[in-house]
Formats: sequence, C-alpha cells, structure tokens
Amino acid sequence: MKKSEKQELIDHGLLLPLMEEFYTIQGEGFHKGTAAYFIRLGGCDVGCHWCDVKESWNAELHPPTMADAIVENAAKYSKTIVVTGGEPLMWNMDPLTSKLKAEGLQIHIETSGAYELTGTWDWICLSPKKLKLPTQAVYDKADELKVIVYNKDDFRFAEEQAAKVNKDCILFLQPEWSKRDKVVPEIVDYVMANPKWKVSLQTHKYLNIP
Ligand SMILES: C[S@@+](CC[C@H](N)C(=O)[O-])C[C@H]1O[C@@H](n2cnc3c(N)ncnc32)[C@H](O)[C@@H]1O
Ligand SMILES: Nc1nc2[nH]cc(C(=O)O)c2c(=O)[nH]1
Ligand code: SF4
Ligand SMILES: [Mg+2]
Repeated sequence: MKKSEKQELIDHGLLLPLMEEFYTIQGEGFHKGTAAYFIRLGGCDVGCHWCDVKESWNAELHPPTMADAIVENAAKYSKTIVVTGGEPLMWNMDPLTSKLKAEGLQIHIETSGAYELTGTWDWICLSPKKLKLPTQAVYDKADELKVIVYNKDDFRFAEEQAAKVNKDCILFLQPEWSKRDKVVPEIVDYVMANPKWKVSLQTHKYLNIP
C-alpha cells in the first residue's frame, strides 16, 4: 500500500495501531468484575509520568490493523468490549464503534478525554489528566469520572474535574499503583468525608491477570 493511501485509511479510522488485545476481567471503576475483551490502541502524547503502559505511547511501534479485522476477532470473545490505549481518542473512533455496534456488542472506552470525542459509546470512563485537560464533549458525555491519586493535590484536581462533568456521572478516586500504600488510607478518609466519591482499585493487578 502507498504511504498516502495508508495515511488516508488512518485519518478515516479504518486503520488503527493495534498494540494488544486480550480477554480479561475489567479491573477498574464502575464495571469492575465484568468479563470484557480489551482492545489497546497505540499512541498517546499526554505524558503521565506514572503511566502503566508507556510502551503504548509511540504509535509507530504498533501494527496498523484494519478496524474490520479488529471487530471480527473481538466479536468471538465477548459481548462487552473495552477500547483503551494509549489514548484511543487520538484516532477517529467512528468506524470501529459503528462496526462493533453492528455486531451487537456493548462498547466502553477508557480515555483521558484530551482529544475530540469520536465514536458512539455505551460507556465512557473519563480519567482526566492535568497535563492535557479533557474536551467539553467528554465532560458532557462521561458516565464515570476516574481520577488517579498520586499526591494530595489530586484531591483538589478531582473536585475541579467533578465540577465539570454532567450530574449523572459516577465519581471514583483510584490510587496510583506505585503510591498505593501511601494514598489508599488518604483516599479512604476522603471518601468517608466526601461520600459522593467511591474508591476504585486496579483489581486486575491484585488478581495477577492482564
Ligand atoms: C493506561 S490508561 C489508557 C486510557 C487513557 N489514555 C486514559 O488515561 O484514560 C487506562 C487507565 O489506567 C489508568 N492508569 C494508568 N497508569 C496508572 C497507574 N500507574 N496507577 C493507576 N491507574 C493508572 C489511567 O488513568 C486510565 O484510567
Ligand atoms: N483488567 C484490566 N482492567 C482494566 N481497566 C482499564 C484498563 C486499561 O488499561 O485501560 C485495564 C487493564 O489494563 N486491565
Ligand atoms: S493519558 Fe493514559 S495512556 Fe496516556 S500517558 Fe496518561 S495514563 Fe498513559
Ligand atoms: Mg491498564
């Protein structure tokens, strides 16, 4: 395929950098405990220093894969699909999500919200980052807000972000993994004092599953 043809397919969201895909249990947030097939797309320039998938950042390292092929495979595994990354909203998610919907699947996204919202989603998990704030459309449509707590300033940031999401959005505080011993007690106290928040843990890491 010519370089220009390939770029056109990428621009239209028909070709996506696929880092990995796996059938597992959603470990985090509202749907924690539910079996789901994960599609992890490469590419992210948000730059969280504690990111647990830095290997995803460089999209060039992940094979460009046709959205059709991704969907055909995913449909074999689960009725619930989680699209994550990297930052999936760096890509046009319209073709991937419409093809997944045509297969009758439930489609969830894990996103920082830092890019334009494309695709149609049954569930949007917004995990905002100070380095590159979400777009208004993602605040408006988010089903859950999942703020990562690395230090005390993240509680201030969490409240600032909670003021921007829609009124039905479910609010979670999730410990940054490497700081969990320090921040879990702080999150517990915070949630008891501010019960509009719930605790989210990365349960897959405790279960030793992907
Ligand atoms: C790897 S990100 C990919 C999706 C998107 N880029 C985002 O940040 O939402 C998936 C989820 O893992 C969270 N996450 C990443 N590194 C983490 C860490 N070290 N501890 C806790 N959560 C982490 C993110 O905040 C996000 O909710
Ligand atoms: N089991 C499991 N649950 C997850 N929830 C969000 C994840 C992600 O990396 O987006 C993730 C992940 O990587 N594994
Ligand atoms: S936005 Fe998500 S993928 Fe990108 S660096 Fe932050 S946690 Fe990692
Ligand atoms: Mg993960």
